[in-house]
Amino acid sequence: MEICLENLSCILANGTPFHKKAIDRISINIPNGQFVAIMGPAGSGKTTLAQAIGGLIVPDSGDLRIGRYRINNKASRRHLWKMVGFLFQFPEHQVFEDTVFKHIAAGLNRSGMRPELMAERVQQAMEAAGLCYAKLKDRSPFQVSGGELRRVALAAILASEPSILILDEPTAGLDGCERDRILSFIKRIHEDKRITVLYITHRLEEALEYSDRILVLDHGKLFADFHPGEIRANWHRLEHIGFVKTPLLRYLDWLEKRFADSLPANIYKEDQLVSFIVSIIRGN
Ligand SMILES: Nc1ncnc2c1ncn2[C@@H]1O[C@H](COP(=O)(O)OP(=O)(O)OP(=O)(O)O)[C@@H](O)[C@H]1O
Repeated sequence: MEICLENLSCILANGTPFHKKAIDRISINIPNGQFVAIMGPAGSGKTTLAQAIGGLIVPDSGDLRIGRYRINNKASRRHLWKMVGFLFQFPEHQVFEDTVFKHIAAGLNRSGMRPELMAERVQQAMEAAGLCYAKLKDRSPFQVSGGELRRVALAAILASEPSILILDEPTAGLDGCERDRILSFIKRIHEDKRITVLYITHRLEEALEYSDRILVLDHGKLFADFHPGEIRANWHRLEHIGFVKTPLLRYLDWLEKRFADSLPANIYKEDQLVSFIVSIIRGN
């Protein structure tokens, strides 16, 4: 589903001494099915932008359209809540049901779905998130590992079949293996269902690996908007706001010094680098 922002601004704690213009006249158009990484320094407005798009806060000015709905009041935001799945930074803080099944089915239950259909939908969502239905459905959400609990939270969102998935640092605090696993599930779901994914992350390597587009915010403004393949061309600007090179980007710098003429400018993934090295070895 397409997301369109025009001069969108959000002021937090408006009317209090703590007011803050967290989003400052941002205009972007995100076509249906894009996987967008949202990056930027701490406090740059990433969560606020995601919450505005997810209908959790009301923008103060500008226009926000999701699909054919203009999201400017409570009634239109109700449509939004059905279309958007929002996974918060520590989703385990929002688990209140006593079994994994009940937690994942909670949203479906509220929508009045028939129990047989609901069980099928919960099973599908658990499998999509890499969870064994038979083994885990009757467990307490607090008797599964931290990584599994994140996947339970992801399954609960997938069960409602959203058209837009917003993920606010869903892998924070997880080890490398579990992070990769969750991101691979998200990528597969994105590809299978062609849903639009907005993925907030501080990890440049994840943004480069999984996204089709990187948006960078700074002080509430849109600072950069580029394809991951343009990361090296954008580097000077990004460095100014505290971006640090990944080991792969550092290695590409080293290669560039030696193979300046033949190193393609848009390499940004390990598999592309491997192909380049193989071509050098073969003398192509
Ligand atoms: N309830 C609030 N009232 C006033 N200011 C707020 C409130 N919540 C956040 N802010 C401020 O708004 C700005 C944007 O916050 P936001 O959480 O959107 O940033 P972020 O980029 O997601 O940060 P982080 O990477 O640290 O999660 C920050 O300066 C923050 O201090």
